[in-house]
Amino acid sequence: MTTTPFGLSTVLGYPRIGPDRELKRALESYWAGRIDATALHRIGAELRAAVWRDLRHIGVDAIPSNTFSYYDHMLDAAVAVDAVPDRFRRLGLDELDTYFAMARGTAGEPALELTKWFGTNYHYLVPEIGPDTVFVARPGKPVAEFAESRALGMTTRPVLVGPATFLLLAKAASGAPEGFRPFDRLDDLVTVYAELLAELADAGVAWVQLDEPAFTTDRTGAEIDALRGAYARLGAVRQRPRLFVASYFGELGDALPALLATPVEAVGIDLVAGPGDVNRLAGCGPIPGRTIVAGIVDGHNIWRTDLRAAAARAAVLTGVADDVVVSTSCSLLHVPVDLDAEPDLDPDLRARLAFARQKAGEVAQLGRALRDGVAVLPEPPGAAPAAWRDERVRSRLAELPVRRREAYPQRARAQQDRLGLPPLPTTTIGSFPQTDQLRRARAELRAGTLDADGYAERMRTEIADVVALQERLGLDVLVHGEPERNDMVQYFGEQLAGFAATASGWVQSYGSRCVRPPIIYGDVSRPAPMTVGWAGYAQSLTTRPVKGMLTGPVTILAWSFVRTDQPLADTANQVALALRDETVDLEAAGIQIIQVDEPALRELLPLRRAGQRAYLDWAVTAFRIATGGVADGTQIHTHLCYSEFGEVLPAIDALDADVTSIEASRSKMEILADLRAAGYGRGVGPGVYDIHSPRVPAQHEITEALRLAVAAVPADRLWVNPDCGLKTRGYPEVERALAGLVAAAAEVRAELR
Ligand SMILES: CN1c2c(nc(N)[nH]c2=O)NC[C@@H]1CNc1ccc(C(=O)N[C@@H](CCC(=O)N[C@@H](CCC(=O)N[C@@H](CCC(=O)O)C(=O)O)C(=O)O)C(=O)O)cc1
Ligand SMILES: N[C@@H](CCS)C(=O)O
Ligand SMILES: [Zn+2]
Repeated sequence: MTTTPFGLSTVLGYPRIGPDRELKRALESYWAGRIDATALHRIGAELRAAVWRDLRHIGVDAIPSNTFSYYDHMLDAAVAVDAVPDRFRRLGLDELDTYFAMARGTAGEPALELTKWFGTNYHYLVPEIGPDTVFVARPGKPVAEFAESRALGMTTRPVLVGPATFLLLAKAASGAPEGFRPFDRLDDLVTVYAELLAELADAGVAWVQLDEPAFTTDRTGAEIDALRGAYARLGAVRQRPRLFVASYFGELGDALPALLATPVEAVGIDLVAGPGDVNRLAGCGPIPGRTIVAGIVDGHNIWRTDLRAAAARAAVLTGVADDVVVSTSCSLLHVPVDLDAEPDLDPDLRARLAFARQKAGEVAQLGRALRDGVAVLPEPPGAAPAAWRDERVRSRLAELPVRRREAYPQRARAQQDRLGLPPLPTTTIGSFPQTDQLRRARAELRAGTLDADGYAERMRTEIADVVALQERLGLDVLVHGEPERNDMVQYFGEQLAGFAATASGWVQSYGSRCVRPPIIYGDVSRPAPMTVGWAGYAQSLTTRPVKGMLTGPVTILAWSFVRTDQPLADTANQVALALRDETVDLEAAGIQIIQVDEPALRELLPLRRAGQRAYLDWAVTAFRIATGGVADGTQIHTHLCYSEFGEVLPAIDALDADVTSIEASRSKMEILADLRAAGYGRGVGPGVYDIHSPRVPAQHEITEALRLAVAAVPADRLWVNPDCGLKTRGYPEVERALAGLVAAAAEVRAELR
């Protein structure tokens, strides 16, 4: 083993999309057949080289590699241990296309499942592991990227998902026996990781980073013992690089002493999300010969670090460990690439921001300051400008009458008297396909080649088409189709005071897909109605009810960068108050049903149980503030998707929405029994088909799903809708799927008599 020192500063990972989303364009060109694999690999190599050079130039001295990915780092980890399910091997594709088949599926083979990476808005592909999965070391990618960096004169530190986290995040392959857990295979996997380490050492790697963030969530004693056992074995590998086990998104807790009981040379702790690990570490006594990688620059938010305060926090650790390295709290994957691309941001705000490049600069400065003294560190920005505070919003919230709406039975009667809907009313979740023409119109508006009136006219034409289509299909409750929305959060962020929008602050969501999260920097209010014009226009075209469509306060927070100078709950309530104003205006404009989407309700749930209750309380309060201003005869819907909602069912009930539409088709309606068991007794719209796939469901499949639903929920409370919005689908498939949905509803309605 080498004795190369770690270095003064590092980042745990870096955005891989490129400063101008070059990776997105390259991937989509490759998938469309416009470029070949050689061109894609060339662009990948250029992006990696640019990141390494940039980090070196900025002064980060321990530079990671293998943080680049053509799709996802969990998928890369699966490939590195050859955990490729047979159904993909059988396709007979080459290595790259097998990789993309796992990521995206093929005409006949569904992709691996995509799910949330801890509490972030990044999604990883879920490896499928069975008792018979044969693990084989395939170190090609990390070794090749290490060699690339070496050719550029840098000795980088390859990063891999650690074996314990890999298995804890994997799912049992179909056909695995009842009770089998991928984690049962830890011993086998560690054997292969030992081989990977030996191969990396052979290639000249001095340090390797193994990420074990799963241990910042609640884990059993047995799992922590298994972690200790795994790293004891990896530590005993004779020919290996030095081991850096990184954790992030919270405290390691009992896993920290467990790791320190193994021969790993460095442990990373997240001082931003898990500051308690500092005391725990101090309690472990002196740890000679170990490196502590202190994550003191927030990798999950965009605020500039108070470098003096951060240095003081890191300095505490210098009394405990021989070697303290300054780092980001997690990978910088979760923040945009470069603040320098945002010259138009308000200077007062800009002065308080740091994106990935700037955060890399912060760790470099802090690393040097830890060695040379803190005198060189700049002062933090002063207090926020007074104009960012809005006393009116604060007093309105303080005085908000906690007027409870009537209980559900009375509300339901009032609503049914108004709406007169048939049993099993049919509807959609809000968005219709976002066509190239719509996106182009927005691009033209931004470029100034289309004026605001011209843009509005194009949106009205689209809305009229969408309304006419829904009438033709025979849907009962219509939507305007959300053509004007670039994104369900960004759209609101661009209109609310207290929010800033970036010009190119893209963050990877999954694969080639990115989002541009707005920044909540001040008190929030709504200068003008945000959706009323579009919804009101749609309603003017039809006698059927048009459902107004808003994004809820929790989801707006989850998918924005949020101020940290006040509790999240306070910011959520301010957003909720602005949404409440919007609901009241929608109601006044004749909208009788308003849907407030909360797909991220589960996402913000704290990773450890200790903080979950308080979170759910404020999340529910914010939703109720947002929806409590309308009359009892106005029907409030909510919509939930993208997550397993098992842990938050009581909170879903507490939202007190009149109707909850929820993703259900993939779990065969099982959510309905769970909701009932949690006491939920109001309207429910279980998704009857999966919108994530272009496959058009056969009518009988929807009918069967509906029959399952009718068996679980009284028919007078049941709604019929897809699993989620239709924005990612194309019109031909949407028309056929919705025609099937309406026909299936009619069929099951007839069976009720
Ligand atoms: C539902 N999901 C969402 C999450 N977070 C959000 N903030 N929003 C969400 O909807 N998290 C969980 C999931 C994640 N799922 C997705 C799904 C799809 C995307 C996606 O497709 N993103 C788009 C970008 C969307 C957008 O902002 N569109 C803009 C156009 C931006 C653009 O690229 N314009 C081009 C020019 C276009 C042209 O000329 O035609 C340009 O500027 O170069 C818009 O509609 O105006 C993506 O392409 O990645 C994300 C998350
Ligand atoms: N109303 C939104 C919800 C997505 S979760 C849509 O239909 O796209
Ligand atoms: Zn949805």
